Amino acid sequence: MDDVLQNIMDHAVAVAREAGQVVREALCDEKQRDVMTKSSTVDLVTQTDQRVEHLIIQSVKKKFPTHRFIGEESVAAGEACVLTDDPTWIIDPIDGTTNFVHSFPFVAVSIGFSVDKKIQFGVVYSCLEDKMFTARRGKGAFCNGEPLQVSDQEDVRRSIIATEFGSNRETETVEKIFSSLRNILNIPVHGVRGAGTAAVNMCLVASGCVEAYYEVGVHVWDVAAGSVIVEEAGGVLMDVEGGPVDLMSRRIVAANNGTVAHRIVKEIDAFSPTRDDGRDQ
Ligand SMILES: O=P(O)(O)O[C@H]1[C@H](O)[C@@H](O)[C@H](O)[C@@H](O)[C@@H]1O
Ligand SMILES: [Mg+2]
Ligand SMILES: [Mg+2]
Repeated sequence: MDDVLQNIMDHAVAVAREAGQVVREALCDEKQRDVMTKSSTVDLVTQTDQRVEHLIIQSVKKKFPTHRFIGEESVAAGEACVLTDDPTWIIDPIDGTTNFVHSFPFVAVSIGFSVDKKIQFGVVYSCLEDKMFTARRGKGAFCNGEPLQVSDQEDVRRSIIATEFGSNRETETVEKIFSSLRNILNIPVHGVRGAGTAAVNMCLVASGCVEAYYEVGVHVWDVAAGSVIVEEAGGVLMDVEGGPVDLMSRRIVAANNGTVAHRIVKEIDAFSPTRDDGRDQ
């Protein structure tokens, strides 16, 4: 299985690089950044998101015809979001579509691969920075081949925390997001940042630049690849109320260590969006 998995991962890296090239080229063509919307007027999608997801899935199907897929744009088009024990590719063709539309320079192709409902490897290609983040379970995390290690900071007051505002603008949700943000700023922490892509935020945790990232409202395709990259860089994952993380729950804390994670959890005003798999929270 070892060599088989490596072969699959090598394909994921190659196709992520190819997809990144398409995204870079599309940035120079306004038509390919024309905006359509999904769940809300600020949940954006472009033909490039759809084209890149199609490219990845077709390429994988040719080589691994029995594998299954959970892709952001396929789910938006009505496909089920179900994780089984079968080998499954979990794909976000453009993580940071809003950034892409505005040429804000953090845009990633994110690919996680799951077997037995466990993420086996993750590939995040931050394509405008040309940074290829990779991690295979038990084998470490890397950026362009260089090993990654989370920060060793234990004191949240000396930390940078990353988060995002998401695309839900219902008053109650916005209130909760700001309540968490206010609590965290008031700890006080050194700073709060957000790259505009969950996958890149998680890679920043893995790289040791920020101590923790949290968000409520993300989807499994935003965080599947990043989850194994964070863990393989020595970090921890948690639910926003401190329990074990569930990638379908749309709630995540990714941190350099348990001390920082638990401290952040205390300040998060948690809520429960509809799960990706439609099950009850
Ligand atoms: O929709 P994309 O750009 O794939 O993913 C983004 C989410 O939509 C947004 O809600 C979230 O805040 C952001 O972190 C994520 O990457
Ligand atoms: Mg995304
Ligand atoms: Mg996306």
